[in-house]
Amino acid sequence: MAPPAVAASAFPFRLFTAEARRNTKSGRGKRSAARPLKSSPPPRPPSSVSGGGVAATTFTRLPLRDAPESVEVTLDRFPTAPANPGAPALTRGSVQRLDGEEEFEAGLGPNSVARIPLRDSTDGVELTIGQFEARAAGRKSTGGRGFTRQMVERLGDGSEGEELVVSSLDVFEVKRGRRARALVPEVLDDDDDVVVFDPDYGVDSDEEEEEFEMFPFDQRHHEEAGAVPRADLGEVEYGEGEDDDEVVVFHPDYDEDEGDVDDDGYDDEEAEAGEGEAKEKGVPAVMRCFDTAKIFAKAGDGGNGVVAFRREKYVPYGGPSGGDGGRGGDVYVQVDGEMNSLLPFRKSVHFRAGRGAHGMGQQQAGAKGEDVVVKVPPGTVVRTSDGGVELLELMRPGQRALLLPGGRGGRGNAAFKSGANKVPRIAEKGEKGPEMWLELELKLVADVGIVGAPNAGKSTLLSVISAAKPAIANYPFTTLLPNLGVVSLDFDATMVVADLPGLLEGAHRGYGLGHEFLRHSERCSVLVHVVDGSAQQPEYEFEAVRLELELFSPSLVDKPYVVVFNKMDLPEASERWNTFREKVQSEGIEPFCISAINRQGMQDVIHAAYKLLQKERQRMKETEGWSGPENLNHVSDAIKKERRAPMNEFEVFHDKGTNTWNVVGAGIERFVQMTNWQYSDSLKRFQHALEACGVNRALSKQGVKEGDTVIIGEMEMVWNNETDRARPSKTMNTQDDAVRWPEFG
Ligand SMILES: Nc1nc2c(ncn2[C@@H]2O[C@H](COP(=O)(O)OP(=O)(O)OP(=O)(O)O)[C@@H](O)[C@H]2O)c(=O)[nH]1
Ligand SMILES: [Mg+2]
Repeated sequence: MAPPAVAASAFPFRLFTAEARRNTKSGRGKRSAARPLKSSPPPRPPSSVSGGGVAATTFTRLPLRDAPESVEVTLDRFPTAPANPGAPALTRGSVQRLDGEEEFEAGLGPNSVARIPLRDSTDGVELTIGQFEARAAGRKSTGGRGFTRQMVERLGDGSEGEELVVSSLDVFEVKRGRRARALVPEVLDDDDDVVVFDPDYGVDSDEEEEEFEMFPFDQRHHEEAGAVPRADLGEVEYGEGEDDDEVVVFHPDYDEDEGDVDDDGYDDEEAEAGEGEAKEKGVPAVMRCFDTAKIFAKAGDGGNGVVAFRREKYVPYGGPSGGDGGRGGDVYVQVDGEMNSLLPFRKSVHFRAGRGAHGMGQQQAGAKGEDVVVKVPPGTVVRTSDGGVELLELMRPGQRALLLPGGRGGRGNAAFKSGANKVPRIAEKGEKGPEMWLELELKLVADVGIVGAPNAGKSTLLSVISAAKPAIANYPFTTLLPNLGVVSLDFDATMVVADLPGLLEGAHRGYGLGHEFLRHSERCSVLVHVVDGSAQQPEYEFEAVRLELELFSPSLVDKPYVVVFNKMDLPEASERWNTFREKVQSEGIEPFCISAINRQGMQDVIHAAYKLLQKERQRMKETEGWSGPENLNHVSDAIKKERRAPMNEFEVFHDKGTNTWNVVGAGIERFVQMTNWQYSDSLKRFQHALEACGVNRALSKQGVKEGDTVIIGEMEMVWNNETDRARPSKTMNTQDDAVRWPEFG
């Protein structure tokens, strides 16, 4: 594949060139000729900094909606092998839609690819695509290692107008934990300098100049280390939520000796920090999605009100007749007893209620937008994605919570009729529906949890006491997902039993699979602890698992439990039984011995567990009385309350540097959002409102000057002293391009 033409850069440092190609229908191999992206702006000229440093951050925007299949973009260039120094190699990325989910693929060389599901990364993904080394003049040792990093991020919520921003950044890591910006010349010559500065120092401050250091770039080093781009899993960071990360990074040409960052101790810190994460990454995706999910919910926007006047024969001056917009649809969360995992949320992530219909003439109001119901299994906890505030705990089938209320419909001009204004040319826009990212976590609702070391026979036990058919095999970690079974002792005496994945030493720190599922056992009222009687030292195994439970959560060890010594049919087990029993008895516990495989000793275990469960249920009933009737709609209540915030409750923030005034307040911002500038009377009403709620007064008092910018919500205005009020500027910043701003003044 011939490298596409790269626009020559006027800047003395590396700039990546943005370009895109459309995929042909016949697949990714064949591509049509290079075609610049329609709406990609030219790379931003970097801002100059005193001392010769330049911030080398460039952007390209890739509007995904323009790309029905795939867009390929050149992300970066890096100098290649000594044979052809200076000839740029290309790092290419391609953005494509896979099964309706957008993914970003960043090529790290001819054969390597990192695949990042963007829907999971709200904040962006940082990817290291190249590295280089540099050393200070006259010094033998290298000054440090530089990385070329790229940031791929998504703008907006991913629905309409989704865009990816790819920015490129050369980072120079001076010392452990400290980062500096490095500026690498476009084509490196022997005497080229890599400029390094510390971004912690303010760009405009005086101190910054002192922090500049010049590192003559060592070409040889660069060729050895820098020309080989490499992907390092540890370098891939997600903005939020680690549960769903799915990163496939491979580099077939990658040579251990050449690129091992860790062996020089340079990256030790990162390696240590990444250890726990690496463990989690080993867990198959299906398991991570089983009990956690991240979704986006948005209530419907209200429909717009309209301006209309009655036109009837024989009625010369018909009054205003524009109807109100309909309310936006609501978002509900409802417990569906049939569901038992969060797996369906792997496929569907976005839940949007319908928008209210716009009002019509003849005082007809628009229809309400369609509601959307997010169905979750019993035992689901709903949290906000940022900050993890717990919003809801949904335990029983049928429970239903109104989570996000739809936006109110805008009023039509019929509603603005008054004695003073009989022909109102004004109507409101619908109120925007609230939206948020949510984290769901499933906690199993089982009465009894079977715990124990891997291979102890937990699944076997569940299979013989219930109708459940869990996988059973003679190797550890057969059970990856908890299995549920219903055990009936009698007609009306049943209990739900969960067989949990095996616990290993260190489970509480994430070893094995334990960490993923230990939290499920928190919901169980009673635990059945199965010990492998044929283990070398059953007592030791028993203690180790107890300790893990305690380390994870002290509430787990406090739960009533039954100890079961399994595999009594095996001679080595029956030999060890007496020792085990004595040891456990000395701690005041009476263990049971069973052979799950031969169904021996089952009844005693079931009855003992059930007796403990009944006691627990009784205890819970007694304490439950205190909690009173639950209100599941408190989230939407809080949102509604915030919406009713009075307009005169606002704060003013002043940015001296840009002469910008920010007026922040839920009431006034909502008013701005609902103002429909298409109608001539809206401006008057808006000015009036600013006066009445004290915004103008507050700004004047704090010293607003002619020409200053005033921002309220999505609206940007220029302060005008003559009339002593703010008025919309012509470069107003709203998301609605269709609106023509009134010219006045
Ligand atoms: N001899 C004998 N073997 C048993 C008994 N119970 C289970 N086993 C065997 O032990 C092995 C592990 O059984 P599982 O039920 O899969 O064990 P587990 O505790 O669920 O294991 P993980 O899911 O991996 O944690 C299987 O080969 C079973 O056949 C028993 O009572 N006697
Ligand atoms: Mg099992």
